[in-house]
Amino acid sequence: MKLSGIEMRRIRMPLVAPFRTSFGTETERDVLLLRAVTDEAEGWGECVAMSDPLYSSEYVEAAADVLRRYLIPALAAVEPASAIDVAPALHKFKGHRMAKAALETAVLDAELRAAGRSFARELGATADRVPCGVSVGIMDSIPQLLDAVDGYLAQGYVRIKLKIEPGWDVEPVRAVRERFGDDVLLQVDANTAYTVGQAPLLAALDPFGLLLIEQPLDEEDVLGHVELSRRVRTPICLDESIVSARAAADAIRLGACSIINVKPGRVGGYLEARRIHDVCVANGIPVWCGGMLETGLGRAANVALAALPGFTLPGDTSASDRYFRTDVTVPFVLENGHLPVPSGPGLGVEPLPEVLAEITTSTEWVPL
Ligand SMILES: CC(=O)N[C@@H](Cc1ccc2ccccc2c1)C(=O)O
Ligand SMILES: [Mg+2]
Repeated sequence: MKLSGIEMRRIRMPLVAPFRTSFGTETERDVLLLRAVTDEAEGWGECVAMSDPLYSSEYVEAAADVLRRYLIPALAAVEPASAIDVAPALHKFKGHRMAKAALETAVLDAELRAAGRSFARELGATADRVPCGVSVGIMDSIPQLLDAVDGYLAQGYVRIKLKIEPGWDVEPVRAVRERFGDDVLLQVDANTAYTVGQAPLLAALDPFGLLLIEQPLDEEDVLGHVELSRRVRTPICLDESIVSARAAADAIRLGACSIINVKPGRVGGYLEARRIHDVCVANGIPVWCGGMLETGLGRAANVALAALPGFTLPGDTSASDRYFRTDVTVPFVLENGHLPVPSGPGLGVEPLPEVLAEITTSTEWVPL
């Protein structure tokens, strides 16, 4: 397969409602899409970086710059015959895992479309549909939160995740339990908002039978999570801390977490995400597929990943309309709480030309 260049395209997609977390409030996505053009097929990759470096150090303008200045030119040097050649070619550049993930995904999509193989088959999926959870933001009031949760349960979501922060944690969890009962699968995500000194605040969540508490402490405070797991009964799940299979193995070995949220963009791509899955399965650690408010392109790949056998907990692989009124692909629609795994070549989906044209804010061709 000969790669002739990468089109970098920025699209703007308004969110159906503001999405508030402990690190800020989002009202729209400014997404960087990559289109890999080869002599055999084209492939798409979606960079999950936010507009600002609030979830991690990456942000979309930096991703575009590092791709243009370093990552795409590095591929010119190696003439990647396959997606497995991409990460080694980019290894010398530190970090920028979301940018690297988008590039590897675009090359992998082109390679798989040319071969007529799906992401699901390539990654080792064993299911043709996946159960879906939903991530619910911090709200202005408890009644507003309960209305949102009511709506998502009515749509069929099989698991509810509540964003929390100090001052919005026990009360919303108690309210959801009181209104919807003990059988609803319920978990929380702090996005690093607590300190290990606030362990009592988090231990106050123990009576509510949560599946997990996600990333309560700073992403670099791995030993803090070890200490926290001794003071809180609810299982600890890591997200921002797990940037590679090595980080996953270390966190498991140290006892910093008993569940891991796998996000391909955070770890440098779907091939590394599969390695994390394999490490976790080998250690008896359940994984689930996290979300970064992806368009249907990233969503398609995430659903394929979520169909691997170690993904035993519902992920944040929500339907398109959780975030967007109009998705850039044919929308993913929840069916009995599940999303179907795309079975076509590569991602199995592609941008709808008229939607893509309407939401594009810039395009840039970077030849190899
Ligand atoms: C679904 C979910 O909760 N995702 C992230 C947080 C998050 C929140 C808001 C975002 C806005 C733009 C891009 C990525 C974002 C990621 C998480 O699990 O921690
Ligand atoms: Mg998270």
